Amino acid sequence: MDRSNKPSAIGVGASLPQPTLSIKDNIIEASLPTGQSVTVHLYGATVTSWKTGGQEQLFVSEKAHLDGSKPIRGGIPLVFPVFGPPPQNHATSTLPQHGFARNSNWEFLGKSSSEAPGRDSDQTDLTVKLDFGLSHSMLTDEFRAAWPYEFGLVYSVTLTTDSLETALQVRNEGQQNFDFQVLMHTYLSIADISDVRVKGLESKTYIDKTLQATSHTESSPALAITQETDRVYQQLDPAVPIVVASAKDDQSLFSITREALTDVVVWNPWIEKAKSMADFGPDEAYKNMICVEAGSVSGWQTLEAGEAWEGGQSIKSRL
Ligand SMILES: O=P(O)(O)OC[C@H]1O[C@@H](O)[C@H](O)[C@@H](O)[C@@H]1O
Repeated sequence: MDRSNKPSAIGVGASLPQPTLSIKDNIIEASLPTGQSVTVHLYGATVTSWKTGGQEQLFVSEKAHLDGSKPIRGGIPLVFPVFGPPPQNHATSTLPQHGFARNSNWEFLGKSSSEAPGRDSDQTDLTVKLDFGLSHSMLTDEFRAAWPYEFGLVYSVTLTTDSLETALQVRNEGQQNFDFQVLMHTYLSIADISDVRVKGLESKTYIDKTLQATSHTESSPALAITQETDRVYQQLDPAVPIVVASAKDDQSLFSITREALTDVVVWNPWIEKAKSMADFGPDEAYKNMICVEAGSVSGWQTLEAGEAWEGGQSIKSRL
């Protein structure tokens, strides 16, 4: 993301408290001295917790598999190189739904800290960035055979005092071009689905996956979720925030800006689909989550040999 951070002043302002890091059982956790924290499972490089103001901001299903046997149902699973069921007669066609990134073991590349201008002009805020890597040679034999391209991914998860940023760099390290789609499948935690509205989508075209993938235009300035919702909004300006707001007082609960990600999926399984997903629970938990997923999924990004692409999101929470 385009942050104007200065390198950490470690050693200059000697006693400035530093972020803390713990690595245990393939789970990385970082905290800021101001109390915010983030947790990432190396399986899928899935962000499974983001706490700020003492509260969890991401939804993780009580029945999520956390043992690497299945993609984690909640947090921020990363979708790459294909969104949804892969199309037939395409280079991704034998990959699983949503590709292999969310069900591969990533490596932790390290942590870096920096100072960013604080909300008050005379104050600086610490941030911590965690980098994760995945490349062709780290995939299972099955995934390598299904998608035989030499690629390198670096996924950066940055925690600031008021935001969580996730950014993906995709490199083509081989000799052939490849196509990919990418999506940050963010499960936001909310108190009650009937009290949220999604803003920033009015007049945008979307594909409704619950209505045979038909195309529609959003008429609502503040979308209420009242049934199963699975929509791919297209051609959005990434700099214009998608805001999840309270219906009661219009207060912003989450605000999501993107870079190079022009699609946004809005997904809630609602009653029947929630019950039908073995790793979703409790059944009523559909009321406590909404997925707002920043991505590039309505077409394909083509990456030529030696080229790199980068995109990401920044989520600001009310707290
Ligand atoms: O069950 P999965 O593979 O995690 O997918 C969950 C949902 O992910 C969303 O991104 C898709 O638009 C939905 O169609 C899908 O049901």
